[in-house]
Amino acid sequence: MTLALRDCTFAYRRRRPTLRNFSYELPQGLTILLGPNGAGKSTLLRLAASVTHPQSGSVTLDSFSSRDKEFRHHVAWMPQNITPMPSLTCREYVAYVGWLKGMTRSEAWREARRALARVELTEKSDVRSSQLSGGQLRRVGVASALVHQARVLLLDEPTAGMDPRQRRIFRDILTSLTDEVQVLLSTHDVGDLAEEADHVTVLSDGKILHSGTTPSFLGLAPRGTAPGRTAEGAYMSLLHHDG
Ligand SMILES: Nc1ncnc2c1ncn2[C@@H]1O[C@H](COP(=O)(O)OP(=O)(O)OP(=O)(O)O)[C@@H](O)[C@H]1O
Repeated sequence: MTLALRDCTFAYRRRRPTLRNFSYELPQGLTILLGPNGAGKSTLLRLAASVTHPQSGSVTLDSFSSRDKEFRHHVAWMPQNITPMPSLTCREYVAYVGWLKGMTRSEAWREARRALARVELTEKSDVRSSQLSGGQLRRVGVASALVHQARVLLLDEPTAGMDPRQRRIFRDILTSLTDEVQVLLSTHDVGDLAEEADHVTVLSDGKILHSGTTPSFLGLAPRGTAPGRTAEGAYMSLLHHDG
């Protein structure tokens, strides 16, 4: 399936447009979305998720417009901050999201178990979501995205604040998912996921500075960049050339 933004202009109320005549086609596999604070990453993810709509232009998934109900069945979004629902266990939480997405109660309950297994949280199924760590709660967020078998996952800074072990688990989960789903993930950890990603998109001031395969991105690092700092070198070089 192809998720595409075409000629989109979007402005928050009474502000200059955050995105202007913006076009983007999400590549297959895992794409990481980089960019400085305020670049427009969350705005792009929100438009792609149909959480909000552009004032002009279109957002489509194959033949579905982001204004169609079906669109949301195929596209899942995880915001930067996930609010736990204190009275619900993890399985209830994930099943509830499935039910909101139109599944029957029994289907949602069954699929919640499968989705929690995918994010390696089976043992937390009966634990209240309010008792999880921030990293575990984000994995519940991913399970909620997987419960209705979305084809596209849009994740806004899912690894922020995770310790190295949680981050490792999360990276492994993501790479295991990309056979079935396309993932677009925003992050400030430039080096963290670059090597696992298939594609890298860099946004600055609402414009795409670079979008291409990971090797093409890493190839932008200046000569002599220290080993292990290639992704950071490539990113800094792009921003430097942008002024
Ligand atoms: N609700 C809002 N109302 C008004 N302006 C907003 C709102 N949300 C974002 N903006 C503005 O839109 C621009 C893009 O913000 P956005 O959150 O998309 O950037 P970002 O790349 O995700 O930033 P960060 O890395 O800090 O999360 C910024 O100038 C921001 O101030």
